[in-house]
Amino acid sequence: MRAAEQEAIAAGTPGFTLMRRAAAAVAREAAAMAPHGARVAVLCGPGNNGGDGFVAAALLREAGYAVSVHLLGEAGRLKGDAAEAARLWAGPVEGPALPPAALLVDALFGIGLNRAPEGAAAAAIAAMNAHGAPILAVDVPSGLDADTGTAPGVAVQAARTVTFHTAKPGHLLLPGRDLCGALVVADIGLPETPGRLFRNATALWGPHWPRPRGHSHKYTRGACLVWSGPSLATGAARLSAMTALRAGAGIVTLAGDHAALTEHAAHVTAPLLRVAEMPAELLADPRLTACLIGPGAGVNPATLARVEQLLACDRALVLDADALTVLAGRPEALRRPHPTVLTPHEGEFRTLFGPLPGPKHERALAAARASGSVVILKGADTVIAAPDGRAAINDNAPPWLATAGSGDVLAGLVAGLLAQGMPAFEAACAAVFLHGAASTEAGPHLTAEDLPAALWPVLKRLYEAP
Ligand SMILES: NC(=O)C1=CN([C@@H]2O[C@H](COP(=O)(O)OP(=O)(O)OC[C@H]3O[C@@H](n4cnc5c(N)ncnc54)[C@H](O)[C@@H]3O)[C@@H](O)[C@H]2O)[C@@H](O)CC1
Ligand SMILES: [K+]
Repeated sequence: MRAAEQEAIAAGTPGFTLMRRAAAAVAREAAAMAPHGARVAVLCGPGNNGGDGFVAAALLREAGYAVSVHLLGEAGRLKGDAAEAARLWAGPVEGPALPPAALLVDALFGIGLNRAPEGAAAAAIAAMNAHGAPILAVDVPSGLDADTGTAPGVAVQAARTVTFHTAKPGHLLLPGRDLCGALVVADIGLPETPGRLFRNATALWGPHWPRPRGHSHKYTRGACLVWSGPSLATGAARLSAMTALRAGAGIVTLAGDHAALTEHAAHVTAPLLRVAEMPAELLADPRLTACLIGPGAGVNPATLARVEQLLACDRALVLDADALTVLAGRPEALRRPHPTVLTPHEGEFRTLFGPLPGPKHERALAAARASGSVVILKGADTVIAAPDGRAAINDNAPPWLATAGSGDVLAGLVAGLLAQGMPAFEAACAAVFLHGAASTEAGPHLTAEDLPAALWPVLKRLYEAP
């Protein structure tokens, strides 16, 4: 963000012009939240976030709102664009005590927060939260660290947050995402700067989406092997296999012992069933393009031996659940010259990689580098990280996706896309995004078994997009 701002200023757009554009977006959102003419209290801080507040206050007053401006600190100490912004505000500048109002605008701290709010700053944040009126946060809810999604102390609980140019990690990672309320990203005319950190969206992976051609047959669409858990632990692999088919893999094979396959045979029709003791028995088939092991596998030496055999093969590979746990503390064992995607939740992640420092996207990136693999670090704010330094934060998963078996569906989705030749990072991002979209499609009270069906309309819509 700072780089984009510098580039715009160097190219001739004054910083104050950017501030005016930002403030116009704030005023627009405020007008959408408060009835015309209502009382709006704007709380400004000592930096440019406060500057946005002053300009927005002036715009709102022009538009007919009854605006009061409250400053934390002294007006005489404002500098640069913030001082110029304060001069635009012709009305009185009051202290931080808040009057009754229909809307509060939080312009205390933005991306310049550099420590936990204390004293008067902490009191001002607490007073906003206790006020009762909805809060519109300017750029970031004050007290939230935009880089990490964490709050070092007290933070504003906003109803809506309007940020500029692009969402920052703190808007997408929890608990930051919850503190923001509804997130609005306003364009302020900054140039696109090349970045390595993304908000997960169709544009990130859409260009790599595998589309079957007229002459495709089932093997050219990719063949996927899903290793099954044993008898009475087969449901997870079945969810994965059905999802891999739905993702577009031309053919999906469930493999495992005879008792396990007998259970599968009672449930599924489209997947092939192959009795095998070890994956190597099936890897001779050159048509096989991707493998998945882990769901229901069991934490035991047999699983470890199968995982090691699959790691040694030249197919794309997804390791989930128990297949990750059997490699506890050995991320280097995952290095291989073929696409590999890991799908740990926080517990499996810690078991495999140990305790890593930093915000979620940085931990996922460190793990991706250590393992040479694409890492999907799951949670309500899933992060996808690649060994080449790219990372994406996903924010489209509704809370009802937290249900037994949803991870098996995700693993199958990744495997199905890898089987079709999609590159690993893009396949992982697509799978996480579509998983979230499918659970939104299915709605509250979904079960994991609903997801492959709910994916169908979501996937069909992908083909309708221009
Ligand atoms: N970067 C950009 O391209 C643009 C930035 N704009 C605004 O400018 C903001 C960034 O401005 P600044 O860099 O001036 O930073 P902020 O205004 O976010 O905060 C910096 C000020 O707050 C003080 N401060 C930080 N943490 C504190 C704490 N815990 N307790 C007490 N004081 C604390 C600092 O000493 C400094 O005076 C953005 O969030 C955005 O609202 C917009 O005007 C549009 C363009
Ligand atoms: K703010």
